[in-house]
Amino acid sequence: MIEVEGLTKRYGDKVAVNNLSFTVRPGIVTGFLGPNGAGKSTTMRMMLGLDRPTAGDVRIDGTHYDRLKDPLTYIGALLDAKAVHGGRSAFNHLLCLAQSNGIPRGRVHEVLDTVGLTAVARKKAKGFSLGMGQRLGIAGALLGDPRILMFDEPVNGLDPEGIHWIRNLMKSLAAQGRTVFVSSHLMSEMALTAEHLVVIGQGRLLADTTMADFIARNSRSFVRIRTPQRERLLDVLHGAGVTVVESGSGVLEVDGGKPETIGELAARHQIVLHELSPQQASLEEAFMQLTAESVEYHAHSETPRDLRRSWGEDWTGRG
Ligand SMILES: Nc1ncnc2c1ncn2[C@@H]1O[C@H](COP(=O)(O)OP(=O)(O)OP(=O)(O)O)[C@@H](O)[C@H]1O
Repeated sequence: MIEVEGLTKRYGDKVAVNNLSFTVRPGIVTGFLGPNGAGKSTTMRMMLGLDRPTAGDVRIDGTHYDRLKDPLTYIGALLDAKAVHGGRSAFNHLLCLAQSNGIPRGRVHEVLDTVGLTAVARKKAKGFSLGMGQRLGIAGALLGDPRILMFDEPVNGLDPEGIHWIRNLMKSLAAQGRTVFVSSHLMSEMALTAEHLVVIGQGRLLADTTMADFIARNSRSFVRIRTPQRERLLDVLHGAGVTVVESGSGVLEVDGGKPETIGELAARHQIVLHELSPQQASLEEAFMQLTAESVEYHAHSETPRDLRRSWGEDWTGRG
C-alpha cells in the first residue's frame, strides 16, 4: 500500500504538487492520470524519496522510503527507462542493482526471462531499441520481487505487442495481490488496464475513484436512435415526457434513457427503428471533460456549434 498525505512540492513560486492525499491499494491496478505538467512525475519522485516534499508525507507499507532497508525489495519503479548506464550490458546493469540491494544473482536471470531479454542480456544497453529499454527498466523494477510497483508511462514508444505484454504483466502483478500504480497518457490503454483511478490537475486531486464511476460521473450516457418515422417518434416521445436531442443527420439522442423503455414505446405505436443503442463515453472523453479547466498548455481549435434542440421535460428528473 502507498499512502500519500498532504503532499506538496513547490519550485520557487510554482506549486507543482498541491496538498495531495490518496491511498494506492493492493490487488488492483491504479491508474495515475493528469494533463501534461499536472505533477504526476513529481509525485512519483517524492514517493520514491528522489525529491523532498515541501510539506506532507508518503508511506510505503507504513514506512518512509528512506527508512526502508533494501528498498527495491519493497517497491520497484520504472520512472525513466533511459536512466541506464548505456555502456553496461543488460545483465551487468541488473547485477549492479541486485548487488547493491541484497538481491541474489539468480534473480537477474529470472527477471531477464520475464521481460524477454535473455537473448540480448550480454549486449550493451545503449544499442537497445526504445521497447527493449522499457523492458530493461521493468526488469529492474521487478528485480527485488517487491509488493509494490510503480510505472511512469511504461508503454511509451512500445509496439502493440509490447503494450499488450505490459498490460497483462501489470494485471497479473495486481492479481498476485501486489500494489500497482501506473501513469499513462494513453487513455484507451488505461481503460483496459486500471480498475481504480487517481486523477490530478495543476497539482491538485481531481478524482480518486473506480474507473466505472469516473466515466459515469464525468460523461454523458444516452440512447442513440435512428428511425425513418422521425416526426412520429418525436411526437410519441414528447407525449411521454421524454427529452430528445437532435444530433444531426436525423439521429436522435435521449439522455439517461433506457433503450427498453424507448423500444417498447416505439413498438406500441408501430414505429420502425433502424437503431436503438445505449452510448457511454470513453475514458478519454471523461478525462477531457474533468481536466478541461486544469490543462496548462492548450491548443485551440474551431469546433462546430452545438445545434441541439430539446422537447418537453427531462424524464430522468435531471437538469
Ligand atoms: N525541477 C523542477 N524545477 C522547476 N519546476 C519543475 C521541476 N520539475 C517539475 N517542475 C514543474 O512542475 C510541474 C509538474 O511537473 P511534472 O513533470 O511532475 O508533471 P507531469 O504530470 O509528470 O507532466 P507530464 O505528463 O508532461 O510528464 C510542471 O509545471 C513542471 O514544469
